[in-house]
Amino acid sequence: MHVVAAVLRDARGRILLARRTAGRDLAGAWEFPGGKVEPGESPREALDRELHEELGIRVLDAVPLVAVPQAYPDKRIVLDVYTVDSYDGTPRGRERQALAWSPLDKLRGYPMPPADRPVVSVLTRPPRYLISPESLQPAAWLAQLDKALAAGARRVQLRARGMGAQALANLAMDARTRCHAAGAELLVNGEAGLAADLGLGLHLPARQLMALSARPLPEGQTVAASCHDADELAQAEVLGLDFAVLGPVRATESHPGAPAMGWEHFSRLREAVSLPIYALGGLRPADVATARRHGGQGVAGIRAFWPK
Ligand SMILES: Nc1nc2c([nH]c(=O)n2[C@H]2C[C@H](O)[C@@H](COP(=O)(O)OP(=O)(O)OP(=O)(O)O)O2)c(=O)[nH]1
Ligand SMILES: [Mg+2]
Repeated sequence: MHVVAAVLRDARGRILLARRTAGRDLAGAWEFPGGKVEPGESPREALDRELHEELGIRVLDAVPLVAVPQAYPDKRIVLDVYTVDSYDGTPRGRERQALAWSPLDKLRGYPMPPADRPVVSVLTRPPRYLISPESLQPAAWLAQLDKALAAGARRVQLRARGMGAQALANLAMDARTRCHAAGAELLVNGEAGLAADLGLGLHLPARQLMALSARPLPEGQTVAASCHDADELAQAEVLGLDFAVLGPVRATESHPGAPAMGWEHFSRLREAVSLPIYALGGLRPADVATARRHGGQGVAGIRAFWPK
């Protein structure tokens, strides 16, 4: 089932939510206004029709944001979301549904269907996740980090296997200062104790993810994981992690011989969970749009993402 929905903003940047009325599936949940594409309609025609029927507005321009494949107990949908920045009229609930204008940072407070979680994440979290190469010396690494932050990186993973504990802690503290000054989030790979001590995010390698029985840090301190298959994604979702990285989508030099899953399989794995997922493996920073067409948050990467 193909469903189109809209992100509509008011002059203050708040986003319009509509409440699903009693007697329908997911009744009471808040959603982005929209509905099913009917036979013979294009997605854009369906969006125009739905927003006219439900809100009484006329869409002037709509840009694709993200298309989330999601499996529900009784059906599979693709929630195809458009940003509608230009429209005629004032939205009114024409089908007796309640409407609410939510500031971006309050969206998470509204109970929404599972397919909407990745959409809210796309609206509020960075499109790219920069994973550091392991081999650099600390001074060179920090210089590269400065460049990456200046170029707009807002989510960064420090991964330095084999570095001594004290050296890693020092590097993490320096990186934290720089990331926080830039408004960026820093996660350390595999070091839960260090993350807890320094108030950093934690990125779990798949092996650590599968060995855990509970979320290792409290809510509010980001925890992410590297996933490669349905079982690992399911575990990340059950533990209540904040996001996952899934790949390799394409063949990559860093993991020669690892079979590439391709975008279709990425989508297929994504639909069983609702946590936000970055695509990884042989991708470039410019692949964000492709990732989002397949339900991804965006793209993660090492070499192609780290400034030269
Ligand atoms: N419009 C919308 N539907 C969503 C969202 N998230 C989500 O899981 N869905 C699901 C709920 C429904 O199963 C399906 C949309 O179908 P619907 O029944 O609302 O479609 P419609 O507006 O054409 O309504 P109807 O006339 O058939 O009752 O997609 C969302 O944010 N917006
Ligand atoms: Mg609808």
